[in-house]
Amino acid sequence: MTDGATPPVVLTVAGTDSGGAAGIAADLTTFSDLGAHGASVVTAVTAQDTTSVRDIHRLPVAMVAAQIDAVLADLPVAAVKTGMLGSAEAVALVADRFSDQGLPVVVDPVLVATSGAVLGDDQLVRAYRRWLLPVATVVTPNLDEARVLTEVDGPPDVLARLLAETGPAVVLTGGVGSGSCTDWVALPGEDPVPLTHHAVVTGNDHGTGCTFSAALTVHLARRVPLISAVTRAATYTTAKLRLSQHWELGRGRGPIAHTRGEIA
Ligand SMILES: Nc1ncnc2c1ncn2[C@@H]1O[C@H](COP(=O)(O)OP(=O)(O)O)[C@@H](O)[C@H]1O
Ligand SMILES: Cc1ncc(COP(=O)(O)OP(=O)(O)O)c(N)n1
Repeated sequence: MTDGATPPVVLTVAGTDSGGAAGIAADLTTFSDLGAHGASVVTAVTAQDTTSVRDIHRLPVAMVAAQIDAVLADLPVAAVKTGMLGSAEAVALVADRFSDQGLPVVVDPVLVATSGAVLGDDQLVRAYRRWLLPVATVVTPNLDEARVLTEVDGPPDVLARLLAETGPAVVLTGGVGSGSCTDWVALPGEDPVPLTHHAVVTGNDHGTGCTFSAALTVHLARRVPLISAVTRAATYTTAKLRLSQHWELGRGRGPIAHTRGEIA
């Protein structure tokens, strides 16, 4: 982007994390870092830190709808990502609002936090399957989320293929092995492709999935092809993990960096 040029508008529909690691905090800082203007629709407020989610307040669905409608009526949204939606009603609403906008829709199906807190129940999972996955451009589950969504306890490539059969492209994230991570990318009707990058050894990984899917959304907003967008998002996420690798913040799994540093 040249100085002074109007940035693309990227929208997140997600929850807040009072500890500043995941959710809206991760999304907006990532959008900003990558040169996009971030718009945000809050679905839920969480009382959360690096150790646990203490409480969740879900906003009324009418308020979620009002925020989406305000943004869409005024701003030229180039892509949208969803994070914690919090209820089946919110999932159905988001699917309805974005099914015919002609935008890239990135769905991070947030069901569980790093701390182990459950952020979505069975009804919500059914709503993802029924309403949101069919209208998503890309869905970015980790292995646990993919198992819940497919109800299959298989290897990541098999789950990525199964999910892609429901309509969207799939990026199944985060198989951390010895020294490397493998994300599986699957397109409907095609063989899944593994994308491998270096792993950062750190306990500071709270907000990693949100950061990755936010970066992916910015690249898709700029119409970068999927595989290249995934690779760039993983490179960005890895650089942020490296930046916070040795931080000492909180008593649990610390935040991935949302500060600016030397990014490779
Ligand atoms: N320790 C790590 N080092 C480098 N990359 C990582 C590490 N952990 C996760 N990633 C990458 O971060 C992105 C998000 O993955 P993941 O951690 O699975 O998300 P989630 O937080 O939803 O579980 C993926 O590209 C994944 O490969
Ligand atoms: C409000 C809120 N949204 C999402 C998450 C989950 O964050 P994510 O980055 O997908 O996963 P973790 O890195 O936290 O596992 C959250 N905790 N809170």
